[in-house]
Parts: sequence; C-alpha cells; structure tokens
Amino acid sequence: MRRDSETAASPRPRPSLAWDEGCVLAVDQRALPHDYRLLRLETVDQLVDTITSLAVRGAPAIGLAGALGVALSAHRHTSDGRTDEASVKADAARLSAARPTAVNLAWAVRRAVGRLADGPQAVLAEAMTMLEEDAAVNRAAVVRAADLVQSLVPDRPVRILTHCNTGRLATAAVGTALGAIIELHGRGRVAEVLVDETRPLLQGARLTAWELGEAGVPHRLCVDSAAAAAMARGMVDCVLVGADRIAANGDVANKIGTYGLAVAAARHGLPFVVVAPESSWDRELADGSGIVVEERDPGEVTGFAGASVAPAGAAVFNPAFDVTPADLVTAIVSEARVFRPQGSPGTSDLREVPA
Ligand SMILES: CSC[C@@H](O)[C@@H](O)C(=O)COP(=O)(O)O
Repeated sequence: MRRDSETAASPRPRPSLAWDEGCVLAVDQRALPHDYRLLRLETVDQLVDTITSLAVRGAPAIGLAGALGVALSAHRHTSDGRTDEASVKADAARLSAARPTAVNLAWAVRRAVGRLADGPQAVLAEAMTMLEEDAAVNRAAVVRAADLVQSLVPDRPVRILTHCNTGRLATAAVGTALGAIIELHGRGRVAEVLVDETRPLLQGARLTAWELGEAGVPHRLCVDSAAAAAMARGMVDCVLVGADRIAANGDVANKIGTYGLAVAAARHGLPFVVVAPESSWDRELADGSGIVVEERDPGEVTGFAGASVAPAGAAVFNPAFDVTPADLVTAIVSEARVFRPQGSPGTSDLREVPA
C-alpha cells in the first residue's frame, strides 16, 4: 500500500474515494487533521483493513469502499476473460463483514456483486455509479434538511450541536448532517456549531472541526459530556446527526453518544434531527432491538494518543454505536422525504411529511 502525503492545511479538494489505474484511492482519515494522506489500495486485504481501522469510515463511505473492493477483487480474479466468481464472492463476504452496524456496507457490496456476471468492468461501473449517486443523494438531502431546520428555528441563525463526522469525508461528497450545516451556513443561517469531540476516536475533533474550518463555519469543540450542559445553558437550538442503520420504525443506530444527546435534547425541548440517505434504512428490522452494535478494541478506551490512561488490564465496554429510540427523534431527513417517527417530539400525530 502506497501513501501520498501533503499538508492538511492546504489539501487539494478531492473526493474521499476514487478508482485509479486498477487501485482504490482513499483519504486516510486516521491521519487528519494534521496530515492529508492518500492511500493507494491494491488488495482486498488492504481494503478490509482500511475499513476496520477506520482509515475510511462513515456509513456511506464504507459502503462505497466495499463496492470498490468488489471491483478490485473482480479485476484481480479475471484472466482470459473469465472471472473466478467464487473467489470474488468470498472477498465480498469479507468486505461485508468488516464492520457490522452500518447497513450501507452490505447493501453496496451486494449491489456490486449483482453485476459480477457481466465482468469486472461492469462491477466497476456499478461502483462508480454508486459514488455519483451518493453525491447526488446527499445534495438533495442537505437542502431538504436545511429547509426543515429553518422551519424549526425560523427567527434567527441557528446554534447547532453535532456529533461524530458526517461530512464529505464520510460520504462520496457533500456529507449528510454536516452537509446540511454547511448548506445552512451558505444561506447565512448558522450562528455557531458545537462539535462533540466524539470519544474515543475523536471523529468530531479531528474531522468535523477540520471540515467546518475549511468551509469557514463558526464552531467550537466541546467534550461529549459538555453537550447536555450546553443545552441546559440555552446554547443549542437543534441537534443534527447522521445514521448508520435505521429500523423500519425509525429507531436510529449512530455513533456512541447519540442516544444521550437525544435524551438531553428531549429534556430541553430541542429538535433532534437525523440526516441520512434512504440506503441507511433497514426495512427488514421492525425496530432497533435487532441492530448489531460493533464492539471495538478496549485499547481505544484505555489509551489516548499513544499513552495509557487506565490501570493495566482494566475491563472495558467499548460499543462503537448506540440506538436512539424513534420517539426521541424529531425527524429523519433523506433525499426523498422527511420522516417523523411515531410519537416523535413536537408531533402529536405520526406519519411521513411529504417532500
Ligand atoms: C454520514 S456518516 C453517518 C454515520 O456513519 C456517522 O454518524 C457515524 O456514526 C460514523 O461512525 P464511524 O465509527 O466513525 O464510522
């Protein structure tokens, strides 16, 4: 795997993922905000490692990486015009299993595998189509989400609290919740964004603060445990987050800490809005109780920036995600609709609001 570096202060704008001469190019999100580094991935093993180590992360982005991984595998396993489909399917299964919670990963891998019979170029074309679709889908969703936020807070520029990273790094382009924030900023409607640092891996501090800085959006970082206090002090008008998997009833799996934000937002009467593509919905799950939550390495909690911060051998609970019940979610916005879950705050009646 090759690494090409440049300083993060002046990165050339590039998509977070691309195909280049038979390899997958990916921005290494572990190196940000200090180093803007491109990974050139030549094997499925490298791609799986890139996803599990969070070098590529964010539900839409890992889906797209998985689809490009199937294309990579199809190219590697084709000779004399014949594709070894069994080997590609085995690689696809490994890619799908790299992270269990985001439904986008298995969905995108399945879609790419669906073109296998037509050869490696067809698989690659499907993955490239998905990259384009993701950008278009996000463009539509962020406009709809920004409209909704403006209607919820009509009288002044809005103070938004967000969690984790849902920006262009986490998608093909534009982002979801963070894209909506940048859209609102473009409309002159953002007073301030409070950015949860997002323990333990600091996606908020490292990535969201970096993307907001690039876009010139006024923001302040806070530790996750300051979020409820900020709400209590009247510093927040609205919470905007993304999603990794949404059950049919509107229960939302997202980065650990999201559930706590929803509870606090409800306590303070604040709208809690989720922005996510339709591909993040898992309609086979009636509710969030069936969502598999990834548990990660204890070392992510017992260590910080390379230093140990806990007694040796301390037992750890390190879920990467939590599930927010639908009745704490004001609205879920996608490219197609604004969904208001049953009993959601501020809505006595349930039902979808038509686009
Ligand atoms: C548009 S990204 C949506 C979600 O994937 C995001 O909020 C999130 O929880 C990401 O978690 P991560 O563990 O960093 O992949």
